Amino acid sequence: MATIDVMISEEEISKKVEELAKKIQKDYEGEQLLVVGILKGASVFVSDLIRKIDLDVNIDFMSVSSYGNGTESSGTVRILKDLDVDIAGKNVLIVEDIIDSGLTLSNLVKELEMRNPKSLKLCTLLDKPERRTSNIPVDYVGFVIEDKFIVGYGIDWAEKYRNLPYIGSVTV
Ligand SMILES: O=P(O)(O)OC[C@H]1O[C@H](OP(=O)(O)OP(=O)(O)O)[C@H](O)[C@@H]1O
Ligand code: HPA
Ligand SMILES: [Mg+2]
Repeated sequence: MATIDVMISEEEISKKVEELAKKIQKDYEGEQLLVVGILKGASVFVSDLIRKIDLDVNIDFMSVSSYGNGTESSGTVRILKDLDVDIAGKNVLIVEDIIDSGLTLSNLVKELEMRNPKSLKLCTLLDKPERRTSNIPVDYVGFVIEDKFIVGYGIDWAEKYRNLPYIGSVTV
């Protein structure tokens, strides 16, 4: 049987989301911002985050899957659901739940940079640097965590546990 231990409580998440939102608000003062949530993991985080940002914000979503057969990456992403809008000339903030190997985001950034946004920044709630294979500069990081398998607050284990209100670590 797997056990799930609370790693980050609902209260801690909520404080951090507020903190990140305030930083983002300050950095984009007077600007328009397109917030891009990466499905499905970031859906919960991005919903909480945008409600704490008092700016002219639009929201869109993408669903992607990294190519490769486990050992090699072709350096591109397969887009399962693309953005609804053209991002040329826009301030774009990609929002992720977790950065692990970094593959998903590094490939996605390459793809979105080609579309000529005015600016492109990254925000993640969780950063697991020990497992990084693709290096990418992240502009807003919630929590730096150790190398444990995480579930909850949008993050799944075989599609389960996304609805937990806290972030938990799995022990099998
Ligand atoms: O840094 P990486 O090693 O690429 O891992 C991080 C990505 O993996 C998870 O998504 P996943 O592709 O499992 O899909 P999901 O968001 O629908 O759960 C997570 O939500 C990130 O998007
Ligand atoms: O720790 C994790 N948990 C669930 N999904 C993930 N995808 C990358 N890292 C993780
Ligand atoms: Mg994801």
